[in-house]
Amino acid sequence: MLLHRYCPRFLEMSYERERLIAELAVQRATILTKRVFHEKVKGEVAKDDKSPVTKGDFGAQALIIQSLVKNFPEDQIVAEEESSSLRQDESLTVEIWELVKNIELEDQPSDQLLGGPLPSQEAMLDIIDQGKSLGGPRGRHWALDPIDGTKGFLRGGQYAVCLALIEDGEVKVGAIGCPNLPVDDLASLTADIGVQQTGAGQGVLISAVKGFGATTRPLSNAGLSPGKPIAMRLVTDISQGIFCEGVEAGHSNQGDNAAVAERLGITSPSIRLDSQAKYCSIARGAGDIYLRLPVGKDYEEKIWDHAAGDLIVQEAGGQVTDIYGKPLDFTIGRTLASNKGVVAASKPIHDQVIAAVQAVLKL
Ligand SMILES: Nc1ncnc2c1ncn2[C@@H]1O[C@H](COP(=O)(O)OS(=O)(=O)O)[C@@H](OP(=O)(O)O)[C@H]1O
Ligand SMILES: [Mg+2]
Ligand SMILES: [Mg+2]
Ligand SMILES: [Mg+2]
Repeated sequence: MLLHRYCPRFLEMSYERERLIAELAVQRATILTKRVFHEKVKGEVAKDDKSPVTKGDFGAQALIIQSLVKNFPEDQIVAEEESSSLRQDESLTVEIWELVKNIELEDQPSDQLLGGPLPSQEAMLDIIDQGKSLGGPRGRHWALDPIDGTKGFLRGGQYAVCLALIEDGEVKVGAIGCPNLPVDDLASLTADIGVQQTGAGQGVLISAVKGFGATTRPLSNAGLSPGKPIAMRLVTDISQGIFCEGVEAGHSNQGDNAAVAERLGITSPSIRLDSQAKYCSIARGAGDIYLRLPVGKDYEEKIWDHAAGDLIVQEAGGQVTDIYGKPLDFTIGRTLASNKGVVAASKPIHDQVIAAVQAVLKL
C-alpha cells in the first residue's frame, strides 16, 4: 500500500505529531537538567530503594508530563518518579518550582506546542504524580525516565532524558536527550566519554519512529535543529566489535560482560557510560554491542529504562533481546518482568553475541 506523506493515514502511521512533541518535550526538559548538572548541590534525596533522585529528575518529569497531558490527554503515563518525598520537603519543592517555572524553549512557537508553562507549585506536584499508570498490553502508554543514569548525572558523567510511546505493547516512538554526548557520531569512539564530560559540547537528541528509521540532531535550547539519519556499523569481524556497558557494577555484571567479550575475541576495552546513552551510542556507530547482564536473579528491569533505546537501536539496524534471545516485552506492566538482562547488537552479529552470552552464563 503506497501512502502519500500528507495523507492523514500516513501521518497517523508515522506518528509525526507524537514524535514532534516527544522531541520538543525532551529537549525542553534538558534545559532544566543541564542547569542542575552544573549546580554544586543538585538536591539529592535517597528513595526507599536507596537509589538517588534529584531536583533534575523531579523537574524534568514535571515539564514532560505537562507537555504530554496538554497534547495527549487520553494517554496513560508510566514515569519513574513520584512526589511523596517532595511533599514533606517544602524547601526542595520551592527550589524545583523556581527552576521549572523559568524553563521555556527560546523558540516561542515550539514552546507553545508544548502547551505553555505549569500553573503553580501545587499543580507541579500533582503533575509529577500523573505518571503512575500501571502500563500493560492495551492502549497508549508513555514511558518516561526524566533522568536515566542519575548516578552518572551526580558523578558528572553521562545521563539521558528518555521518553517513549508504547501502543498495545509495541514501542512506536522514542526520544532520548543526551546532553553530555558529543554531537559528532564517532567522537565518542576515541574520547573517554564516560566520566567528567562537562565540556563535551552541545549534546544530542536521538529519536525514532517504528518503521521510519532513527535520527540524531544537536540538542538546542530553541526549536529542533535539522536531523540526520543514523545507522549501526557493519561489523564483518566480530573480534573488532566495540563493547558498551554500564559504569555501575551493581546494575550489570561487568565480570560476565568481560568474559563474553573475551569469548568473542574482542580485545579493545569496553566503553563505559551511564544511561540509555549506551543504546544511542551503538545506534550511531560509536560502539557495536551493549550488554546488560544481570547481577542478581530478582531484579526486574523497568520499561522506562529501555523502551526508547530499544526502538532507536532497532530502527538503526540492530536487534535487542534479553539473555535468552527473547525480544523485550513491554506488555506486562511497569517492568520487563518476563525478560532477564539485555543484549543489543547489529542484526548480523546478534546471534553470535547471544551464543557467547549463553555459554558464559551457562544457560
Ligand atoms: N540492580 C539493578 N540492576 C539493573 N538496573 C538497575 C538496578 N538498580 C537500578 N537499576 C536501574 O539502572 C538504571 C541506570 O542504568 P545505567 O545503564 O545508567 O547503569 S550504569 O550505571 O550505567 O550501570 C537506573 O535508572 P535511573 O534510576 O533512571 O538512573 C535504574 O532504574
Ligand atoms: Mg532512578
Ligand atoms: Mg533509568
Ligand atoms: Mg531515572
